Formats: sequence, C-alpha cells, structure tokens
Amino acid sequence: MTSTAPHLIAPSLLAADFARLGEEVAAIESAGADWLHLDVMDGHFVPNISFGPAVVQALRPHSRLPFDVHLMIEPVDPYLEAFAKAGADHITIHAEAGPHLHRSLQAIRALGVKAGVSLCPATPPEALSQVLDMVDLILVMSVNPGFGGQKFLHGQVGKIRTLREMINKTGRQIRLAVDGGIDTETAPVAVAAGADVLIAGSAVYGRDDYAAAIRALRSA
Ligand SMILES: O=C(CO)[C@H](O)[C@H](O)COP(=O)(O)O
Ligand SMILES: [Co+2]
Repeated sequence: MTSTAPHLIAPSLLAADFARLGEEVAAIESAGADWLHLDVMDGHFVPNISFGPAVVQALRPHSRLPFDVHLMIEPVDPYLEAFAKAGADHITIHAEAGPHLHRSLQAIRALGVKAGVSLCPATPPEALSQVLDMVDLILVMSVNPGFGGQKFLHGQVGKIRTLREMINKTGRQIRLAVDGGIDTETAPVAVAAGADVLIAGSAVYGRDDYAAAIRALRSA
C-alpha cells in the first residue's frame, strides 16, 4: 500500500558544512528541497552532540522551507517551547525518549507546531497505536540514531509497510518519513513500502551538485 500524497525530499543538515550553515540552508532551498531536516542530538539519548535551538533560530531567516526538527534528546518537554519559538514547523520526538509520549505530543500541538514521532529500529510500530490521532508525521529510523552516513537497515521495511497500513486506516493525513541511509538505491524501497518523505543527509549534502542529488532521489 503506497501513499497518495506527493513524495517530499528533506535533506538533513547534519551532512552540511557546519562552518557555512546559513549558506548551506539557502542553497538547499534553491536546489529544490521540500523541507529542511534538522537533527538535534544531546549526547545522552544518542551518543553524539549536534546543535540546539539557538542554531535553529539563527538559520530561520535563511530559508522559507518548513523546518523539520528531529529531536534526539531526553528529556524533551523542557525544550519544546524553545524549538517552537526558534522557528520549527514540525517537532518530532522519539517514542523511546520518556514515559509520557502522549503528554509530550499534547505539548507540541499546544505550541501550534506539527507533531511528529520517531521510532528507533528496535521499537515496534504498535508503540504508536494509541497516539495516531495526535500525530502529523511518523518518522521511521532506518539506522540507529546518532550519526549520518550509516547503512540503511532493510529489516525496517516491514515496519514502514505496517505503519502505512495503520495510517491509511485512520483516514488522517499523516506523513510517513524514513530517515537514515536513504540514497537512490534505498529510496525506491522505502517509497514502495509506503514512505512519502525521504530524509537524506549524505546523499544530498554529501554531493557537489545538490539540485542533481535531489532530482536523482525524486526520480529514483
Ligand atoms: O537522524 C539522523 C541520524 O540520527 C539523520 O537524519 C540521518 O542519519 C541522515 O543522514 P544520512 O542520510 O547520511 O544517513
Ligand atoms: Co534525522
């Protein structure tokens, strides 16, 4: 079962040149990206540290693209307002990042931001069965979160398929994103399973020609 919505390409800033972030954000909009994916890592929930709300806020004037903020942090609740104020359009939290997923999703919605929830590779799709009415976006991690440039875990494809079926049954418009190891070989696999947002770091920011890389993913 595939999605009827147009597929979106969301380059991940994690693979950009951190010394030139403003230019990198503007360049990816000109290259035809649909969203900008921003990976926030805390060195606690994941074994890496990236950037926080101050960087998101500094980048906001450089692009009109929707800012898709992927929070790999624990706890999340104390930081939601800061990311919303910084200019996040979507805030995605991890189902594994605390015992009160429902409360955190309520808090995101109360901030007027689209609410997303992400699943690590070891978490089953059923973890979301009680919150499907509260989410605008589901993000399947096809690598273990924390680093760019890892290999796509093909064992996650069945989960993408199951989540597509769960989403279609709701009748709600919920985007299904796949994040990690997406390139021209794995993008068609993810889309065939039902994904409609492709998040790609190395396969876009790791290339010289961003527009060509985005076109290649779109047509793959
Ligand atoms: O959330 C992430 C890592 O935790 C990144 O979004 C993801 O890994 C993108 O990088 P790549 O396309 O290079 O795998
Ligand atoms: Co991400």
